[in-house]
Amino acid sequence: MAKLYFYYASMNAGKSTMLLQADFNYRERGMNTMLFTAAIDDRFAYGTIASRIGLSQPATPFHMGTDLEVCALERHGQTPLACVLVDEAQFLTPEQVDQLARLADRHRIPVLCYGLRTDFKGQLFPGSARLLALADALSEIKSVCVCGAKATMNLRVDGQGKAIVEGAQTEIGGNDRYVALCRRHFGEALAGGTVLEAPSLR
Ligand SMILES: Nc1ncnc2c1ncn2[C@@H]1O[C@H](COP(=O)(O)OP(=O)(O)O)[C@@H](O)[C@H]1O
Ligand SMILES: Cc1cn([C@H]2C[C@H](O)[C@@H](COP(=O)(O)O)O2)c(=O)[nH]c1=O
Ligand SMILES: [Zn+2]
Repeated sequence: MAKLYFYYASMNAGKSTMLLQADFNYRERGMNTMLFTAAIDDRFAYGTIASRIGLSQPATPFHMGTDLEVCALERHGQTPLACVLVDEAQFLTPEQVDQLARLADRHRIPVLCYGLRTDFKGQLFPGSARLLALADALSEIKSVCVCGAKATMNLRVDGQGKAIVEGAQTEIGGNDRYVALCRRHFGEALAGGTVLEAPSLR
């Protein structure tokens, strides 16, 4: 029985790294995989999944109108797929999550999704909400706040590191635009407090 998996975390937690490790494990054993990533998130390059630690792989970009079930089945018809892996899963529409669930249920292809749960306001992304509702397995990838507590929230900041509390849910960016924090420090930052300074590794 194939399953739908949702690996969720704050930003900069290792989600893309873990996706690329899982993909490698299948491919080094001669099994075919299909990778998807959000077309909108082209921080590294369009149609590429890249980790901050330097790993990367080509991936099929998905837009809001992409039918992931049809895409995957076309590839499956050419080279039988052992697994489908989706990065930036927070950008899936709920309907696309249903398409992925059908891949597992009707076509017995395991689907592994990696993404954020919540946005810069602490609100669920619609695709993430659907994954939390439907996934057979939910796994949290841990990361830490500057205070050492588990980081679960994602603060959007401006060029001076000041919290941004209003804006569009989707705004592509990396460590320059977002800071992963524990709930306490996220709440303090949104309330106007300063963000604790993290020792820079750069
Ligand atoms: N030079 C490095 N050596 C080891 N780990 C690193 C290095 N640079 C970044 N990382 C770690 O890699 C993780 C980010 O990986 P990434 O897959 O890009 O995360 P995500 O996809 O969740 O944003 C972070 O936990 C970060 O601490
Ligand atoms: C919190 C938040 C994030 N995003 C964007 C910013 C990045 O492009 C991705 C997540 O990147 P990751 O390094 O793979 O975790 O999501 C956004 O658009 N809106 C938000 O509120
Ligand atoms: Zn904290």
